[in-house]
Amino acid sequence: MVTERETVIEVRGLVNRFGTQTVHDNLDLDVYRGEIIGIVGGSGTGKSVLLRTIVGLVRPLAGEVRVFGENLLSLPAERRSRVERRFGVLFQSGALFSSLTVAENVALPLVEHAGLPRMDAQRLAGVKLALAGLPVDAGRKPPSQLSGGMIKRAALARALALDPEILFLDEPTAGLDPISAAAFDSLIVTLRNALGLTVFLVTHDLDTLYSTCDRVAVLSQHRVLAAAPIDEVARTDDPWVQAYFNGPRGRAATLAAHRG
Ligand SMILES: Nc1ncnc2c1ncn2[C@@H]1O[C@H](COP(=O)(O)OP(=O)(O)OP(=O)(O)O)[C@@H](O)[C@H]1O
Repeated sequence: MVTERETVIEVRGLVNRFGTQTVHDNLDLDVYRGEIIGIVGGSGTGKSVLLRTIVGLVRPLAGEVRVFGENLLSLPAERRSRVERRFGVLFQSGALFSSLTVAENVALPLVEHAGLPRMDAQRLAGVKLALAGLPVDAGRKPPSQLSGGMIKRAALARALALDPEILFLDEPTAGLDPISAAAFDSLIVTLRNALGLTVFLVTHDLDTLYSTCDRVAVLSQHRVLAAAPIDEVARTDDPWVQAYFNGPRGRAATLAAHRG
């Protein structure tokens, strides 16, 4: 039996330019409900710009982006905000407010977007922090007192605050030691399996790709060169893909994945 895959993100003919620099040129991509898709490509190929365009932070020069069938940039504010509540974003820096405690950071979207009373939002924030694997006392601290790995988890808790259907992660394991990175990877898979999330994951981390992703999309020459399961993508006849997947690090990650 062939089951239809539901497309939750549809990118068609995307063009992004900054001054004379072309970042995307006629880029197409589909993301399916429930999958973890890894976005890879050399530095500066436009992975973060693609993420930011999909979530409506960058207005493209041309092309169309639909999330849950809706073009965010053409929606009136109230309808746009309803769609925005259906996804959560973890930015590269974590982007937590330093003047708030970790729990207050997580509670903020619950107060501002879901309209919860502050006490209820704080209580729910504790649940989200636990879901992201943080101890109870972490919620009472300011972000400056957390380790890099804990900041990522706190930012993840905030991205999960409104029970999103899609989770956008921009290099979530960058700067983490290998053990913390592996723990974060397995948390993402557990959350996807438990909550049925769709995960759009920008990463350079080969171990993350092998251990979490159902499909990998390679950005090269301003578009998506290939989007397929990792073993298939690794066979693509392209110099960057070959250097990345079949260089020493790529081979080590493949071996580790096939051993595990
Ligand atoms: N707001 C902006 N104004 C001008 N140029 C920008 C802007 N945002 C991104 N760029 C440029 O667009 C290109 C793509 O940036 P992007 O951050 O998407 O790359 P990336 O693939 O995520 O890179 P990395 O892997 O190094 O994080 C870069 O050359 C960057 O300098």
